[in-house]
Amino acid sequence: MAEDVTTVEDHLRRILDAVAPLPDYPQPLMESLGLAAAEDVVAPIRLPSFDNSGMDGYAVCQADVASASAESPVHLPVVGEIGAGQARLLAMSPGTAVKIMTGAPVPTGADSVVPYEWTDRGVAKVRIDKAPTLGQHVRRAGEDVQEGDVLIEHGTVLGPRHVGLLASVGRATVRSRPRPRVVILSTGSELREPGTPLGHDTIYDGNSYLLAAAARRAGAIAYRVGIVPDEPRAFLDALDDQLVRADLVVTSGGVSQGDFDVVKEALRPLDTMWFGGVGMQPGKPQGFGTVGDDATPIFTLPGNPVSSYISFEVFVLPAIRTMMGLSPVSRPTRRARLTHPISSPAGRRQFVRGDFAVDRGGPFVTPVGGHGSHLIGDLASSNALVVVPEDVTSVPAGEQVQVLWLDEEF
Ligand SMILES: Nc1nc2c(c(=O)[nH]1)N[C@H]1C(S)=C(S)[C@@H](COP(=O)(O)OP(=O)(O)OC[C@H]3O[C@@H](n4cnc5c(N)ncnc54)[C@H](O)[C@@H]3O)O[C@H]1N2
Ligand code: MOO
Repeated sequence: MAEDVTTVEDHLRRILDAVAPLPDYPQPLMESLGLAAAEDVVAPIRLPSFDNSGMDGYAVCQADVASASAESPVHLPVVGEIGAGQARLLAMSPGTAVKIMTGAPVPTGADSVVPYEWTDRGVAKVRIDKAPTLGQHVRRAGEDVQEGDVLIEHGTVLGPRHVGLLASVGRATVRSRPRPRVVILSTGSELREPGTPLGHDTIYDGNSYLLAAAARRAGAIAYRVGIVPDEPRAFLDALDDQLVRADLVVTSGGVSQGDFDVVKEALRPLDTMWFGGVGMQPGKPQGFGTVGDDATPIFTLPGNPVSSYISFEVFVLPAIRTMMGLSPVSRPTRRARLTHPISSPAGRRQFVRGDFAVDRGGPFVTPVGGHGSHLIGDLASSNALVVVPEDVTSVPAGEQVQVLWLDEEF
């Protein structure tokens, strides 16, 4: 049977048609960091919530001290003391002063605060050497946030400052889409767990770590199942065990033309699965579909490490971001000047490993290593992928190219 070959765009469309944002629910604030808000957050209270002092000093009526100077100080009786969180004294009369600490409510009757530094710090009575302007060092109720203000718009990705603001207005939770739970399985009887001995024909399972780390970096919760041997029954059992905790499954290996291509063999009978070639390099052999009672999306990525990583970037990352309600779903491309020429196969979009940087001439990118999809060392030395379109077979040095800058937050 001839292999179904498709374009990167069509394959991505197939994927995005099959994944939907996860339902939102109220999340505890610390869980919401990095998630998209799924509500317009309206301030339930104003901030500051009451007039309060911006300095440790004395609350006064400004008219009483307006003439104060070092040469001609003003003396006032001190009639009380207000600490932050312990305001028993609520009002004062003109002609008096009240000791007040930073953050404590300014009593009715006072309109300004004299910092300690402008006084003799007196206890029963205070000498004031300098006058505040009217309202000075009083932080007005509502001057920062008014009740009813829209503080955070639907879709905003919540960062530390948003979390701080939500807590400050008394919100303990915020509606947001949860992190998708991504289960990662790597297949291959040649694979061994890092930290265990290697035989003459075995290799370490780098991919499940690579993909789990990429999934976590994308914002997902990654469950790295690790190694499954090249036996369809063992693979299907492992998959079945994992579906209960999966919003998305990613496998690596076993999808090309080999005699032991376990993933393809096990899943091809399902009419919810597609297997075929995608016009890209690395990453040609691909599979995607849904499995289990909940129609859980599954990506069956090729086993070569660079192929699986680039497939993650191009296909899995947009699915995770869709589920999280983040946009854009795909990493934005940047333009950069190519420092060395590159060649590329006709009819396949090539992703060339590169080093992206910016100098006075603007952004530039230098190809790193060879084209081989087993070159994990070169992959780790690069921070970008140069995207060479399907119809381009060579790009000279100095040309502007499209680049995926892999370390960029977006
Ligand atoms: N006759 C053909 N052979 C191959 C074709 C083809 O079109 N015709 N395509 C090649 C391309 S392109 C790729 S990519 C690979 C994809 O193969 P599989 O997805 O079936 O992956 P495997 O055969 O299981 O492994 C490929 C390669 O990667 C190593 N590997 C696998 N898993 C891991 C892991 N978890 N950590 C590290 N390395 C891993 C594995 O040992 C193999 O060297 O097929 C080509 N062949
Ligand atoms: O497509 Mo394979 O992923 O070139 O090495």
